[in-house]
Amino acid sequence: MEQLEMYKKLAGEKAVEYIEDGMTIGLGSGSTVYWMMKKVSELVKDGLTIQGVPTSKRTEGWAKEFGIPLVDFSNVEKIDVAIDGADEIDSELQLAKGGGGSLVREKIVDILAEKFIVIADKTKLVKTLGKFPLPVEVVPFGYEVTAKRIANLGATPVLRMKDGKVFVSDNGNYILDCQFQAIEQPELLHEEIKGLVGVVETGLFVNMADIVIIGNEQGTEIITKNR
Ligand SMILES: O=C[C@H](O)[C@H](O)[C@H](O)COP(=O)(O)O
Repeated sequence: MEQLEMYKKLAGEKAVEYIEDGMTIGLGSGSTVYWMMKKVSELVKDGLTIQGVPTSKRTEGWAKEFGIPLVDFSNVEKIDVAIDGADEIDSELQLAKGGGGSLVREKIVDILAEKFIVIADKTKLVKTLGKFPLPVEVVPFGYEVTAKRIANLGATPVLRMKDGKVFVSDNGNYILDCQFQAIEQPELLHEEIKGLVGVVETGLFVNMADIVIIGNEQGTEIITKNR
């Protein structure tokens, strides 16, 4: 297994230690989450009773494939732990997410969790967010106008494409990947973008992460917000 994949696996498997019998778990999205779900499925086979809330169609597919029980989100009152990946994590544990296009459902689920755990390989740690173009989910109608409004905030928005076609999110929307300069004030930028008509959600997950688990050559590093 290549090194980066091993770091993702280490972080994903470590996060499972926070799961207890009877919990409702937010199942994030992405390649690091894949390893967490593989480990959860082993525990479920050994008798662990949990129910999962998937944050993307892809995650839902993995859960079904791996035998992880799912619950209808509309019947969920609380999520004990959500475990999700990230594209960037800054020194204040602010996150940029949505590289896989799952940011809206992720935010809806992750924000409800009593404990939100982020799992990532060490390359995701940054001093300041902004190197990774910020994903912003927008309504398809008039997206060109919305893109111009975001550009006025200092970004270069690019409509996300996949296999030669416009990428469509699980919610039927488009994603604009917005290259900003360094994002020094994520909360402010999130509010500015979110205030624009046509914007559904931004990939900035501000003041949400409780614990970050980083996979690296030593194994795992646990970073908490009260460190
Ligand atoms: O939309 C995708 C999600 O926000 C992912 O959690 C994020 O892109 C990190 O994915 P990965 O673990 O594959 O790097």
